[in-house]
Amino acid sequence: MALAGGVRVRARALLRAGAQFRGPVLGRPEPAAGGGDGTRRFANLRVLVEPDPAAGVAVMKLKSPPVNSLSLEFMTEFLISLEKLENDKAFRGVVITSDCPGVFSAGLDLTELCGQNPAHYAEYWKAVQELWLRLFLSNMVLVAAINGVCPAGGCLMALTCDVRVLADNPKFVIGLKETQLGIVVPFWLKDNLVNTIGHRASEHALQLGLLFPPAEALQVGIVDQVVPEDQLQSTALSVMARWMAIPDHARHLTKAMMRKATADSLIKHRDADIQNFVNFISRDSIQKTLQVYLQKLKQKKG
Ligand SMILES: CC/C=C\CCC/C=C/C(=O)SCCNC(=O)CCNC(=O)[C@H](O)C(C)(C)COP(=O)(O)OP(=O)(O)OC[C@H]1O[C@@H](n2cnc3c(N)ncnc32)[C@H](O)[C@@H]1OP(=O)(O)O
Repeated sequence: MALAGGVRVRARALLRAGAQFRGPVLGRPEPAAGGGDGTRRFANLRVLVEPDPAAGVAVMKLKSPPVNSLSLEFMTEFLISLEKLENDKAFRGVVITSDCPGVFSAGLDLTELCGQNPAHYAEYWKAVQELWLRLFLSNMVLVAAINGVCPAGGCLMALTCDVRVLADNPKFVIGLKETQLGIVVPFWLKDNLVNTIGHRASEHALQLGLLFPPAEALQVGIVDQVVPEDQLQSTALSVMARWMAIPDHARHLTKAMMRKATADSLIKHRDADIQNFVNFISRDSIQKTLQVYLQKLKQKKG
């Protein structure tokens, strides 16, 4: 699946503006490069990709400090990196993790949701949809190595993965807390959660806006494994090795078959979903709630 129009235009603009790729572009055979360590490491500004072509695996590290919030720029850069890996036959699996200590991703970037105009909200939501679709429908095996707090849009990214491994730290909560902010998750994210933890558990999790600490996250099934923090990366790679042992074609056709109906329901109603988001987020009451919340976050330190 190619990047959707708006996101592609933005991706091109970003590339023209000089998103910095250190090392070769994946998909073009070039000599080993990177930090002089013989790897084909490359990065744009906000995503660091550490490829291991011999294993067929790349580690994507989210590095948009302070909290990996899903700004338009971050999502665009993430999608460019993902597409490069997707188009390179050397890569069959990706581990997604964070380079920001203690935070996997803080979710949607609240500054993109406050005080902007409807055209901006529409562009933003299209990029969120695209991020979810591209991850959810990826042919590659995706393993989330969750090494920090993972609320809302962070959880959205993790839920698209085939496997979620969470580091065992009581601060590292995961879930869809949207109702706590007075907002409603989109139907396709609700479906993604229902597919993962079942209908009844989703009703509770979504209505209460629950953020699960590790033991509860494992119990409800929103993550597949909880491991000591220092074993997260090695566990994610050994989980990956198990999935890579399955013939690729059969595995990814099976994945597509399992996910098609959920993805199609968004693809068929994409424009309506954007319009619905724009109407909702533009409401005065929602704007006020989000602004107060953002201010509280900013005042937290003071
Ligand atoms: C209408 C919508 C419809 C559907 C929604 C679809 C589903 C998705 C929804 C969302 O994702 S909404 C966003 C939900 N996310 C959150 O509520 C998380 C908010 N952040 C936090 O709780 C904490 O920041 C933290 C992630 C636990 C990290 O805490 P820490 O103490 O490490 O950092 P601090 O709080 O000091 O934040 C640093 C810095 O970052 C700014 N920040 C934090 N989160 C966001 C964010 N989501 N968007 C934009 N900016 C964010 C925070 O204000 C601080 O800024 P400052 O340095 O300028 O003070």
